[in-house]
Amino acid sequence: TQSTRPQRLLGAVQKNATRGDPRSVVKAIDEFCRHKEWAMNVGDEKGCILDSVVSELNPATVLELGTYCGYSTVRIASLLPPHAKLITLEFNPDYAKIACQVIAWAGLEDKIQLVEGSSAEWIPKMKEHFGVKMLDLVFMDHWKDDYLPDTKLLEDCGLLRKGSVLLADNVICPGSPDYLKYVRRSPRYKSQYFRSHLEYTKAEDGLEKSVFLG
Ligand SMILES: O=C(NCCO)c1cc(-c2ccc(F)cc2)cc(O)c1O
Ligand SMILES: [Mg+2]
Repeated sequence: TQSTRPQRLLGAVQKNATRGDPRSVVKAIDEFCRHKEWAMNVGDEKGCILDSVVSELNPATVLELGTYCGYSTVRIASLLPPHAKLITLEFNPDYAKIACQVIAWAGLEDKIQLVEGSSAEWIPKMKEHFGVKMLDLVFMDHWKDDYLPDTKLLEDCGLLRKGSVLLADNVICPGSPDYLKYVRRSPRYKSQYFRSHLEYTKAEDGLEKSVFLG
């Protein structure tokens, strides 16, 4: 039977990356996607912007919406302080199965909680189920139409505090125009656009960083 692209991406990690070395996992995926098969990871260019936001924030609790194969999950978790936690939600079971193995190859299982299910179902359960008090950083990289409703859900569930950061991928390509309008207009956010390119291409894309003002 035919393998899927995520399965081939995992194969490239297991072949070319060193177990327990997150940076080599990131590098192996970027090489695979640049030279073999494009895949929708945040990628190396936007990944550097993600790294700088994470490093500057030094978050204790991170929520990632949209795990895919775990590329950004590994990238973020490799920068977290010792007791920090990253919860990542993935709706697609096939993606979740691959991401779990990529995370294991990187040796980051202790920092990452991978949950298979919808953001609409799990965001309201963050506090009771994961003992999350507040979120320091939310990396949004799931279905682009869900960025806005999920942002409102995060607000309504009291998961954002003064200074919490929302970092959204793909605000240009594929785009999330309603989300962009909302965070840029709202007096409750200080928003900033980091211009970049769609992963592994020359097309414009970027990350929007929005600080919740409380
Ligand atoms: O849908 C996306 N993510 C949620 C599903 O897991 C996604 C899509 C694209 C993309 C695809 C097709 C194209 F032609 C251009 C962009 C890129 C991304 O970074 C993404 O995160
Ligand atoms: Mg993306």
